[in-house]
Amino acid sequence: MTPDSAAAPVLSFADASLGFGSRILWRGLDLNIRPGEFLAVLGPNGSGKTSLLKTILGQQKLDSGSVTLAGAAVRHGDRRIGYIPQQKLIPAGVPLRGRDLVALGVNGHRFGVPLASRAVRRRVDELLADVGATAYGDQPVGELSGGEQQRLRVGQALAGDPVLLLCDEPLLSLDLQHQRGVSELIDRRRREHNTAVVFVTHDVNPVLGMVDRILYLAAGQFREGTPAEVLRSDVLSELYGTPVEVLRSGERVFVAGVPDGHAEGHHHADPHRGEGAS
Ligand SMILES: Nc1ncnc2c1ncn2[C@@H]1O[C@H](COP(=O)(O)OP(=O)(O)OP(=O)(O)O)[C@@H](O)[C@H]1O
Repeated sequence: MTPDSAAAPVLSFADASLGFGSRILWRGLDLNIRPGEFLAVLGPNGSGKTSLLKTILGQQKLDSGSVTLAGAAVRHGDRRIGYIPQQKLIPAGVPLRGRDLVALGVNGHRFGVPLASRAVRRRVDELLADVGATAYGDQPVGELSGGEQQRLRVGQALAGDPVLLLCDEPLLSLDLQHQRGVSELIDRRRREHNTAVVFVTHDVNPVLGMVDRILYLAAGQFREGTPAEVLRSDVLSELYGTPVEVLRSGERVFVAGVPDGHAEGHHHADPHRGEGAS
């Protein structure tokens, strides 16, 4: 399913600004995300990608402007938003099974609801199957691989049947095979349910084929458009205020030349990790 450009937006920023102290992260942000649309949010460390997600989650107030979900002001704890937070591996020894992690999403914040209720169990089984995690649903999460844990987190985020899925670096520290598996899972959700996706990543390459639009944050400014419009040497040089080069190798894109001492953070394209457009 391709995003329907005539459909009412799921998510809208209007003249939105955010900063901390004297530091501006972005201002004058106007953005409409339609059902089924895949937006990748790129930018160096500290450019405000996570803060952007927090404004959508109602956890961070804008300095000015508005952010609305289906036309109404966003509110904290809205079940129509699924969230995969930036997270490290769950260590061994954490007394949770895979299915318990998913059940937390089903129960939302209603602590005390018996996890063992039949309806919850059925829903958890469904979600485990959806994300291909049935085989290890009963294992302790700390014993699972990063990719397996991430599948469970996707299952947890999908529990509320979201119209909008926010993903904060969901491929971090996954190997290529698991990067593909997890990104395909997220892509399938948006195709089958028309769920809009906002996907924060330092490397756009694993999802380049899925991305409809890019929001690139840097130097207190942003650029927004299709990958072909944004991932260009002239556009990003203007954004960073210094010459940077967008290089292409086959299907992959790399941004080179972002100075380490850049005022808004440093370059992500760590040559040791072979990653791309950041
Ligand atoms: N509540 C806060 N109070 C003050 N400063 C904050 C607050 N939240 C975030 N910041 C600052 O705002 C900037 C943007 O942070 P944010 O986490 O949104 O960046 P990011 O683009 O997600 O970075 P990364 O790629 O490193 O995860 C950082 O410099 C951070 O220190």
